[in-house]
Amino acid sequence: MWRRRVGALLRSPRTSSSASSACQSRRHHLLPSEEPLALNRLARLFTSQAGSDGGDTQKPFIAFVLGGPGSGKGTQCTKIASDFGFAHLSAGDILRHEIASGSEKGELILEIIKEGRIVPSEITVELIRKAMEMNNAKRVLIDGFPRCEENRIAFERIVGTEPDIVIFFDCPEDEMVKRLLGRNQGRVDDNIETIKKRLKVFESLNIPVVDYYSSRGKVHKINATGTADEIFEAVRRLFSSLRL
Ligand SMILES: Nc1ncnc2c1ncn2[C@@H]1O[C@H](COP(=O)(O)OP(=O)(O)OP(=O)(O)O)[C@@H](O)[C@H]1O
Ligand SMILES: O=c1ccn([C@@H]2O[C@H](COP(=O)(O)O)[C@@H](O)[C@H]2O)c(=O)[nH]1
Ligand SMILES: [Mg+2]
Repeated sequence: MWRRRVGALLRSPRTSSSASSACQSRRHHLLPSEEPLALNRLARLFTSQAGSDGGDTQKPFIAFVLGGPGSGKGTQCTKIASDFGFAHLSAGDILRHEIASGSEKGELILEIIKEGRIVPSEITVELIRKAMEMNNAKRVLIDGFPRCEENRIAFERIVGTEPDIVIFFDCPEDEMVKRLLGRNQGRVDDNIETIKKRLKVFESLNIPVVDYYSSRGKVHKINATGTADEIFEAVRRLFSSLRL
């Protein structure tokens, strides 16, 4: 079984000491009173999952897709999904969907996104895990996650696997800012104040994740300047070379 069993989940420390300071102040993590509830809920989900498939589920091929805000992750993922048969799970879209649901969790997420900060790992990983379970795809793109080392560690612990590859879209800041200001999709974070914060968070917290996976030989860096079609040519070459 590729997913880690719930026993391991409950035995593991919530975060390593390096992870606890990695994302940001603990102030915005789950309130202490909410944590046992979150773990219990996860425990139930894992138990029922193990029962439903006899524990033989094949591990999907997972690609994390990283890059700065506006580097073109979503644009390229749409093309990869259509040409290479991947499910496209955008962490940002999943969080925005939770906001749209009107849940209490959604209110917290909205405040964090407006400030360009990172949503607590417990929330994001659980939403991604559920989306993966519902999708049950053999090839999955996880777009815009993990955002920080704590996210990465939480994913590997809770979902129980590492990505097979990590795609990193490398784009200059001025180009990213220009694209975001021109996106025009009504996103609450597409304004210059929040964009500046997102760029800082990207440099300080997301780049270390890229560095970590580089040290494990998993990162494929793509030059994200040029037209979307030009960039996709490099992406196509990469995906065509993979043993999927
Ligand atoms: N190569 C490109 N050249 C010019 N504009 C682009 C290019 N790729 C994407 N765009 C446009 O730039 C904007 C941002 O692209 P996209 O949403 O794909 O980025 P992203 O990395 O997913 O951003 P975010 O992290 O904010 O979700 C969109 O309006 C998109 O149409
Ligand atoms: O794993 C994640 C992904 C996203 N966020 C928050 O959402 C916004 C927007 O994300 P996009 O990927 O750019 O759509 C991001 O700035 C974060 O505030 C997150 O916390 N964790
Ligand atoms: Mg996006």
